[in-house]
Amino acid sequence: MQSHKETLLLTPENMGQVDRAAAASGLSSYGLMERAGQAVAACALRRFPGALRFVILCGPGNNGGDGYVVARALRAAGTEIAVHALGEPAALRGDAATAFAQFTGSVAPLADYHPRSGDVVVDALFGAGLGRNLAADVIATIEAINESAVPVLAVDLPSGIDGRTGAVRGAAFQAAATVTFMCRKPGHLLLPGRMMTGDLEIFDIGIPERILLAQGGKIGVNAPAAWRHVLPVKTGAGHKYVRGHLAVFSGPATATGAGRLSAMAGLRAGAGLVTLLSPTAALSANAAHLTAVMLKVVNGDGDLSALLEDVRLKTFVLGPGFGDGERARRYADLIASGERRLVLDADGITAFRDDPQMLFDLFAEGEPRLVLTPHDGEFARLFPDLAEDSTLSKIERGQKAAARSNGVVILKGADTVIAAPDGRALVNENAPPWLATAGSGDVLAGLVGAHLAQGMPAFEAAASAVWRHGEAGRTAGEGLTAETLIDALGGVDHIM
Ligand SMILES: NC(=O)C1=CN([C@@H]2O[C@H](COP(=O)(O)OP(=O)(O)OC[C@H]3O[C@@H](n4cnc5c(N)ncnc54)[C@H](O)[C@@H]3O)[C@@H](O)[C@H]2O)[C@@H](O)CC1
Ligand SMILES: Nc1ncnc2c1ncn2[C@@H]1O[C@H](COP(=O)(O)OP(=O)(O)O)[C@@H](O)[C@H]1O
Ligand SMILES: [K+]
Repeated sequence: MQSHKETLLLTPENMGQVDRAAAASGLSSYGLMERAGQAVAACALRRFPGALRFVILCGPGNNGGDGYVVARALRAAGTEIAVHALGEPAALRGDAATAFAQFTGSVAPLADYHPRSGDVVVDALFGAGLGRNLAADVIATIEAINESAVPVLAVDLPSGIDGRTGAVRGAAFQAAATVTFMCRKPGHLLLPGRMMTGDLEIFDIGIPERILLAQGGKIGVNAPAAWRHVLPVKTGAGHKYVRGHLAVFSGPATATGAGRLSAMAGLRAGAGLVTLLSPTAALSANAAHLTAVMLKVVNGDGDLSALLEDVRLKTFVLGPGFGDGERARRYADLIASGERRLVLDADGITAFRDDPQMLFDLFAEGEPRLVLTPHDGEFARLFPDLAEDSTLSKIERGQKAAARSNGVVILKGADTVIAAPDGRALVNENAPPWLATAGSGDVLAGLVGAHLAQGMPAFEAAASAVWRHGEAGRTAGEGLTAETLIDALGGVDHIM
């Protein structure tokens, strides 16, 4: 799926396979380590020209090996350095042992390091190989450095961050910057790892892209390259039905705002027609606020069934402000028949909390036609076992949920994951923090609906909607409301 190393994400396991494939193709693995260490040293000199001393902390594996290369390079550059090691350097093996042998300077134990003003720490304790929680003495050292004002430059990943999940294994460095190699790892994007990484630099140490792409799985960063090829083509010949008809269910008279936000976002995002399906009691409230969005009365199953006789009506958003769980289940059931597609959000998700399998059975057949947009709380209602399993990364949670539901899952948050039943998953990175505002999720649901209505496949529709939501959030700026977010949607089209 990912065709560029810039957007590819490699897990530590993938990275191990890359290593072996690179070695099998004749590349010198020590050569890779040498380039990695030299790149980190160059970064240290460039970023910290005022450092009085570079303190390189070296671990027991190849991340430590990179550290010895950094130490040698920084000393050769004429800076003052100190090296502290975790474990006995004599126990190093392979390339790390070679790097240590080339270093020839003195090495003190890790516990002897006490941060002092003017130091810059180069963190080469653990990278991709961190496999369990850190020991108490290492945690104490990391915490002492974090509490000091000494900046940290991390090699590959801030030590303590799990590269697969982004979780903190006991403690982790708060890095000012991190230099990683070839491509990013899930731990750089998933929270809390993203917050600990600082500025991320990706350095090409010379592993051919074909090896990365061959070993890379199905996960990547959400960027236009992943879905641009299926964006609706804007042609002068198009008419409104070509651009699709989106139907959004309104809530009851006391909760009409959410549905309207979805509907207006849908229209702004390019659906040719948008109809709000409203109970009679909510009609006047809705009518007072809508112009271009059409209104239709749907009071119950009979009205909806009659409406579904129009075969052009293929795409629905159900859930924002909807309230009535029993009714939501029946409407989802009616919509599921035929080739229709459904964005199920908010109350629509909660409606199935007692029997999620009932929902999954409705959409079990064929290409994914269901898009679920849960935040963490809603996710736990449909997938309690996955939500509780702390060994899973957010990516893996999304992948398993998508496979189980035969739907596309948008697991929301600052690090939104979009996952498909076939295992593809993207991590979003463009959402500004001020996107977390009332109604922002309703706007997203409408956006997904609009992209579906225009004929995009469900996964690409979802991923492009999440990206566009983030870009619009940036454009609207701090202090945005759901309304200004909708206004900003049109302004990001040209960069998609
Ligand atoms: N993949 C590649 O192609 C390259 C990798 N390089 C470096 O190699 C690193 C990966 O090296 P390794 O696989 O040796 O892994 P690490 O150096 O991250 O750590 C592995 C070692 O730590 C031990 N360990 C794991 N968790 C521990 C814990 N909580 N407490 C104590 N010990 C623990 C392991 O048993 C193992 O000995 C990368 O992060 C990167 O820095 C670079 O040399 C460049 C090339
Ligand atoms: N810290 C954050 N940074 C960026 N985006 C966020 C953050 N927290 C939430 N979001 C995004 O804001 C939106 C909130 O949606 P949701 O939780 O459904 O709220 P609401 O129901 O109020 O609309 C989602 O798209 C989510 O991914
Ligand atoms: K590290």
